[in-house]
Amino acid sequence: MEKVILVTGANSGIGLALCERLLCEDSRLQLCLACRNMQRAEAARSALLTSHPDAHIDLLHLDVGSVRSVLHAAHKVKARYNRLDYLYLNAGIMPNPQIDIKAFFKGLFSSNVVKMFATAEGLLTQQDRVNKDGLQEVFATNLFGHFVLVRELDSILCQAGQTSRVVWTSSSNARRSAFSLEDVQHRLGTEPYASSKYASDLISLALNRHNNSQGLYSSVICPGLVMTNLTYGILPSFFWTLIMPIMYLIRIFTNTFTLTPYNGAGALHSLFLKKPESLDPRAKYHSLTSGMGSNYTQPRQMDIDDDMSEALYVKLLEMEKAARKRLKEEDDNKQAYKKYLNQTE
Ligand SMILES: NC(=O)C1=CN([C@@H]2O[C@H](COP(=O)(O)OP(=O)(O)OC[C@H]3O[C@@H](n4cnc5c(N)ncnc54)[C@H](OP(=O)(O)O)[C@@H]3O)[C@@H](O)[C@H]2O)C=CC1
Ligand SMILES: CC(C)CCC[C@@H](C)[C@H]1CC[C@H]2C3=C(CC[C@]12C)[C@@]1(C)CCC(=O)C[C@@H]1CC3
Repeated sequence: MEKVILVTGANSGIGLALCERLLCEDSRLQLCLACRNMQRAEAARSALLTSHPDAHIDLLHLDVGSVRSVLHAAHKVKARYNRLDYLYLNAGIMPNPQIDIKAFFKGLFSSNVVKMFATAEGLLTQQDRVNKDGLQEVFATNLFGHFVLVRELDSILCQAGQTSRVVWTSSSNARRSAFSLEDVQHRLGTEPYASSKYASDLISLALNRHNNSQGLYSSVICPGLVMTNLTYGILPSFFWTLIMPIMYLIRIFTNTFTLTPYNGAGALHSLFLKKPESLDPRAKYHSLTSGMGSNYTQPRQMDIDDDMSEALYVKLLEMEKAARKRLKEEDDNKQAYKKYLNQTE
């Protein structure tokens, strides 16, 4: 049977470019585009089918920021497929980003300028909000929903005699100092994005510790700076177009300016080709692009440790348990109310 691959946030940007690259690699793959907006998902499927008319592409409704939707989607996946070879955890948000202009100009004339362009450290803040599950939206979308999805799919990910892969789209913006075990959702800070991406680095390490023996391998990638809907939310698209020559110039000094979704998906694609046993669980695989435009992948060690990753893993398990309990209570209440209405009719 052909490999089954599920990609979250597959209807645009890096996720869509990954699907295109995977189909170029092997057009017989069974691709499942897991998206919250079915109209955009249909458009993505049509675009992929234009270049790969015989491709097997399914759509799945998944709002990764809602625990109920994650559980429902996982149920559907298990009913549809009896195996899952690759699970790309790519959906992500950066709501209401703000650039600190003063810090930008200060950084421009400092020795840290290359690092600033590569990681955006000290430049970006976001305004988060609480979602329907009572969780911080950035944490829920970028990390927790994906964590629950992996856990819920473990019966088709961890099968005897076969290996499966989970790949997180993290970021160079992930930073230890933006994350705290006492505030894993980043309720109190102004860098929920950096915190959520650092948390994904930690969780990937924990998943390897807990699941390698069952044949499940987790990896983390960074796509570099890519022009997508996410970056068009930071600065308007006309501004990016205006400064594009400067961006190509900066690329000579920092190979992290991958710029196109195709180049950004390079590391995701290269992990597809690598044997799981050859992967380094402590490395982040970076999509890079040289000044001359050649696209390559390079592993770089992450600033993570086992104790912290285990502590976060335990916290997420507790939060998952609480979320499941809350949903069950909601369902029970609904059932009881329906019964009451039936009796009073
Ligand atoms: N662009 C960049 O420079 C970088 C991006 N990244 C990461 O790459 C990943 C892909 O982002 P990118 O392609 O740039 O941006 P896009 O905005 O183009 O893609 C994000 C995708 O995630 C989906 N998504 C967002 N929220 C949810 C949700 N609740 N449920 C399901 N899907 C959701 C979006 O769907 P919809 O269309 O419905 O919004 C979209 O398909 C993200 O994780 C991002 O953090 C990391 C480093 C740099
Ligand atoms: C004159 C221009 C080149 C000025 C651009 C400055 C900033 C807008 C960008 C410099 C570094 C960028 C960056 C990101 C967003 C845009 C910058 C802050 C990301 C945070 C986007 C999302 C990520 O996950 C990582 C990126 C790191 C670099």
